[in-house]
Amino acid sequence: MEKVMEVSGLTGGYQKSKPVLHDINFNIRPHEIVGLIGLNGAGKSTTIKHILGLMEPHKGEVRIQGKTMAENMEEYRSRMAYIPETPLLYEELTLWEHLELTAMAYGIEEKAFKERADRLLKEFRMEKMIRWFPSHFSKGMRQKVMIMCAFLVNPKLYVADEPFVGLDPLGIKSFLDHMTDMKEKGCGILMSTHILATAEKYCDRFILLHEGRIVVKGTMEELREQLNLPGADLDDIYVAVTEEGRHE
Ligand SMILES: Nc1ncnc2c1ncn2[C@@H]1O[C@H](COP(=O)(O)OP(=O)(O)OP(=O)(O)O)[C@@H](O)[C@H]1O
Repeated sequence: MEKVMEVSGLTGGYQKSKPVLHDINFNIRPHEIVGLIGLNGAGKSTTIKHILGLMEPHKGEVRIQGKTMAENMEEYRSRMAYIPETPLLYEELTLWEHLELTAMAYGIEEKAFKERADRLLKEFRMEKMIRWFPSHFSKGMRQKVMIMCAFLVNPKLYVADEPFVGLDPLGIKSFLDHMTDMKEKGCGILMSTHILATAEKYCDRFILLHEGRIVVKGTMEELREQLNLPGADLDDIYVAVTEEGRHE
């Protein structure tokens, strides 16, 4: 089956002599949300930085729709949108200008841009704030701007690092509704989170990282089977995995 993203044999980190990630292998197919789960320091953000092409693998590779970044950087980057853990906004640009800038960077046509932007502003209840500058936004509003910019791009792959941080319950719901919508349209989504109950409800598969290694991966049913924990929820599985320090 076609893969949106493929991470193979990825070993990487911040210093060649001290890898943080060890032989990471997983993929994301169309129509699925994959949860990247692990304790603080497990390696989730480092994995994401490698996927974004901000770090170079010591070994292994990442392919998005079959292409590595080395093969075509522009294509590689344009096929994915990233929702960071900490919103990064331009203090001198309004909300609307942030959306416009994203549309320009990704070459989105005027008509599609207006349609998508209007829908997103409505859904995230930000219509009244289009002329506001980031200094007037709350933390959650800043996060919503990042989320709207990502959805505006309409890529094949979404990568979200702790997307719920700072969002109110309605914001979380809008985000999850949109993710589900994109998944139904055939996108693949990788989402790192500590909110396990939500992950369990929305993700189709899970990757559990511990100390830079994948400990288990699969659907809830596969995780239960592999760990011999019938009836376990994601919390139980997470605790079992981190306590035992089992390795793939
Ligand atoms: N800029 C950096 N330079 C050197 N080491 C780093 C850097 N950032 C993270 N690390 C190390 O890499 C390892 C993995 O960190 P990473 O940020 O990927 O974890 P995480 O799973 O995203 O954690 P959290 O849930 O806290 O966000 C940790 O041991 C951390 O100390």
